[in-house]
Amino acid sequence: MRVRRGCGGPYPGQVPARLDVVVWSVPLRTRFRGLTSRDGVLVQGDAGWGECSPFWDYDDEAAVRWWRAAREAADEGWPDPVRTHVPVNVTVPAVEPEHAHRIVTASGGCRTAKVKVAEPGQDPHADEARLEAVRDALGPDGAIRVDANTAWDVETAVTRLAALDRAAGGLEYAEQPVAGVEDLARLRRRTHVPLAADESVRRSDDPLAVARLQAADVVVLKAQPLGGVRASLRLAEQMGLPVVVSSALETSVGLAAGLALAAALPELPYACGLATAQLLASDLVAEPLLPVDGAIDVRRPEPDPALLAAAAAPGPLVARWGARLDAVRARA
Ligand SMILES: O=C(O)CCC(=O)c1ccccc1C(=O)O
Ligand SMILES: [Mg+2]
Repeated sequence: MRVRRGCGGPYPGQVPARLDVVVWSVPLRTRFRGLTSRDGVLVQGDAGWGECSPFWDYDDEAAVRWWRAAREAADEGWPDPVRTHVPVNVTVPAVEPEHAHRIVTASGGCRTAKVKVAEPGQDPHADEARLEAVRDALGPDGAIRVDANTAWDVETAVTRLAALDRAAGGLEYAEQPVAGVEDLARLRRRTHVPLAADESVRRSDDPLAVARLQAADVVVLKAQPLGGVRASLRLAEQMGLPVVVSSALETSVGLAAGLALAAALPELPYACGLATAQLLASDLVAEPLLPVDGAIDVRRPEPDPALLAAAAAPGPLVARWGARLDAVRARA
C-alpha cells in the first residue's frame, strides 16, 4: 500500500511509486462516543473520491465492508436519486444541558434531534436534564429520539425509557437501547417507545434477524459499515422496515455516500442522521454537507486540496493506515 499524508510529501522512509490513498485526521468539536478526533483515508477513482474510515475497534474483516464502500464511490458512483434533499436530525452528544440547547439552536433548522444517552460514567439524571433542554430548544412540534448504544439490559431499559420519554415530552424512538437482537425483541414487547436497530444491523452477521424477530420499528442503515450504497439498498429491500440513514461520523466525502443512499431509497419517512459534519472541527471539502431549513441538499462535494493538506495525518498514523489497508485489501 502506498500512502501519502494529505497533499504533503510522502512519509519519510516510504518512496511511493503511485500515490493512491490520502490519510487524514480531523479533530471533533465535542467528544463523541469516547472519540476526540476522526481519521481515515480517501481514495480517488474514475467516478470520484471515496472515504474509508472504519473506527479502530473494527477488525480487518469488518473493515473490508468500509473499504468496499470507498471503492464503490471511487469506481462506480451511486444510483440515481429520487429526491433532491434529505431531512436530517441534529445529533446531540452527551453534553451539559446548556450546550445541548445551543447545539439544537444552531443546527441549521433541524426539526428532529437525536440525543446520546447512557454515556458511561454519567449520572442518569444528566440524560433527563439534556432531554428537557433539547425539548425547550426544539419546541413542542419537534421530534426527539435517543441513542443508548447498547448500554442497558432489558429491565433497565424499560425503566429508563419511561423516564426519558417523560423528560423529552415524548420520544419518537429509542435507538439500540439493549445489545442483542433477542433482547431488543423482548424489550419491544415491554415498552410503548418505538425501537430502532443500529448495532444489531451494522455489527451483526445476520442483520435480517431484526426483521425476522420483529425486534425493531425502524432500522438504521449506514452506507460505509454495510459495504456501500448498493449493498445498503439491497438490505433495505430485504428488511422491509422503515429506514433511517445515518452517518458513521464521516467527513463530507463519506457523508455524500449516506446522502446518496437516503436519496435513492423509495421511501424516507424519518429524518436521517447525516448532519454530523457539524461535529467535526474541520472538513475536507470547501462547502460541507450541512443542513439548511433542516435538510441537506443532495450533492457530492469534492475534497479541497488546501483542506486535505491541512488535515494531513502525522507520520505514525499514516504508517498505521498503510498497514491496516494492506490487511484489509488482502481480504477484499
Ligand atoms: O445518527 C446520528 O445522528 C449520527 C451518527 C451517530 O450517532 C453515530 C456516529 C458514529 C458511530 C455511531 C453512531 C451511532 O448511531 O451510534
Ligand atoms: Mg446508533
